[in-house]
Parts: sequence; C-alpha cells; structure tokens
Amino acid sequence: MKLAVNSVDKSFGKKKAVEQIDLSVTEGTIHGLLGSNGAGKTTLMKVLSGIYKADSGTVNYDGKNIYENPDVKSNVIFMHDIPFFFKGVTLKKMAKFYKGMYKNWSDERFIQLSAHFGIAPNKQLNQLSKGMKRQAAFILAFSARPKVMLLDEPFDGLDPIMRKQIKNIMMQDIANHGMTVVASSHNLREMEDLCDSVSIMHGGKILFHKELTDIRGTHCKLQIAFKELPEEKFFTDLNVVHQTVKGRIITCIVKGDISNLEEKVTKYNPLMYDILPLTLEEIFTYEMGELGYEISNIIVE
Ligand SMILES: Nc1ncnc2c1ncn2[C@@H]1O[C@H](COP(=O)(O)OP(=O)(O)OP(=O)(O)O)[C@@H](O)[C@H]1O
Repeated sequence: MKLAVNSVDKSFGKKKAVEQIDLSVTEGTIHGLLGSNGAGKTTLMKVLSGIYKADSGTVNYDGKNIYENPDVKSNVIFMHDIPFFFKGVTLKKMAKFYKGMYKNWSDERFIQLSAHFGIAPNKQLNQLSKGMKRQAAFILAFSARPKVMLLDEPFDGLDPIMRKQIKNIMMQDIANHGMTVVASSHNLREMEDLCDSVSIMHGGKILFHKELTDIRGTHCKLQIAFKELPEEKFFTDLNVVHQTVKGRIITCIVKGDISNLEEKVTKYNPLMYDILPLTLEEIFTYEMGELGYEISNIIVE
C-alpha cells in the first residue's frame, strides 16, 4: 500500500508536536524516520496509524484515509516503542486478539515464528525480558501479515543477532508480499542497509527527505594517496564536495556522475585508491551541512 501524508499538523494544547508534514512512501519499500528525542516521531507514527486524529491534513493508504477506517486499519500494524501487554495475558491470547483485528492473520506463521523465537504460546508476556517482549511483538506483527508496518523504535532492546533476524524476516515480507514499512529511530547506524528512503525530523518538522538509491548513485567516498598532494584541478575535475587529508591519504566525498570516476582518478597516477559507498551518517553530514544544519545536533548516536 502506498502511504501519502499531506500537510499534517498535530498539537497537544499549545505544543505543536508535528507541523506541516508531507511524506510519501512507495509500496514495498522501507522508510526510516530519524530524529532526536522529542522530534515528533512517536506523535507522527500515531497519526500515521490512525491512533491520533490529525488536527489538519490527511493520511491516506492507497488513497483511503486511515482515521476511524477499520478496513484500512486491518492492513496497517503499529508497533509501540515500548511493548505493552495486559496483565496475565499469554502470547496465544494476544494472537487470538490480533486474529480478530487483522484480516490476513496466519496461524501457520504464528506457530512457525513462536517456535523460531523460542517463545511458547502459553507464556505470560509480562514475565518476559524487555528484548523478549519485543520479539513477542514482532511474532504477532509478522503473523498478522499486514500490508504496512509502522514501527516506533523497533530495534530498541534487541541484541545484534536478533536485529538481523528480524530485519531478514522483514525483507522477506517486502520481497514476497510487497509490504511497506515506516520505522522510526534516533540511531542512524541502526537504519543503515535497511532503508530505501529516509527523512529527518527536528522540532516537529521534516527537514530532509531522501531516496537513498538516488544518493548512492550520485555520491561516493574516494580514498586516494599520491606521492605529492595534487593540484586544485584534481578536486574540481572530480567534483569533490568535501575533503580531509591525513598524511598522504586524501578522503574525498564526490558528488555527481560517479560512473566514470575510476577512469578520471587513474589519469592522476595515484599510489593507490579505493572507491567506497557513503554511510548514512556521511550522506547526512554533507547533505544537511549544505542546508546549514549540523547533523550531530540533530541525531543522537
Ligand atoms: N500526549 C502528549 N501530551 C502533551 N505533549 C506531548 C504528548 N505527546 C508528545 N508530546 C510532546 O510532543 C513533542 C514530540 O514528542 P514525541 O513523543 O512525538 O517525540 P519523539 O521524536 O518520539 O521523541 P522520543 O525519541 O524521545 O520518543 C514533545 O515535545 C512532547 O513533549
């Protein structure tokens, strides 16, 4: 399902928690919503899931508004930042509840995933550790087979192996069923290798939205060493937007047409060179720097 958010505002009293949000997420892709504490991520996620009504603006899935629309809601799952379960409730009981809410629920998948994560269906969920509660929330969410997953800080409390497993299951559902995911995080590195597009929230607004495939095709990092430092022409020729020099090694961020970079580089007879993709952090450091923002002031690592 395609998500389209138009001019969404949400305030609590005089506090504008989110302001003038426009966002569109293509079906079958993962969007990362990044921002520091208090940026407005949870509020926006709750508006996207139809828990909160926007003060103004619209949130549509395939053109249909989600708020008070059970038909759309049965395809859209929201996972809270802190998994919450009623006192004494078992995984099996929660499964029954989800089955009634989500029309694509799969019993077969529920059995398979509870065995995979080693959580018995008769386990009382409040007796689980924080990380295991998160796993239980994922078992339920994946078994619901939603068309859209809205995940608020989904990887908090999970160890690296578990994160990888969850990411793998998510990627399978995207590849096999065209599931769409919006995941919020305050950690750039966590979203590395996961997102197709990313936006950065700050002070209730989206400052920046990027398709990573576009960036990865137009930006790269070049590490290069010369006998002697090259003339200015080298940097202009290659369209270097940022460079640091450590001894003989120059690290350059190159922007623009990078398809024939190797050819251009070798003309300058370097001692050695390496062309690398940019990390998310590097992408944002340079892109947001151009907008006049210091990324370290916005994203906490
Ligand atoms: N129910 C509420 N009542 C009043 N103010 C709220 C409420 N929920 C959120 N806010 C305010 O809205 C702003 C955005 O909060 P929100 O929880 O959406 O941020 P966040 O980006 O999810 O932060 P964090 O990463 O710390 O969870 C904050 O200033 C917060 O105090």
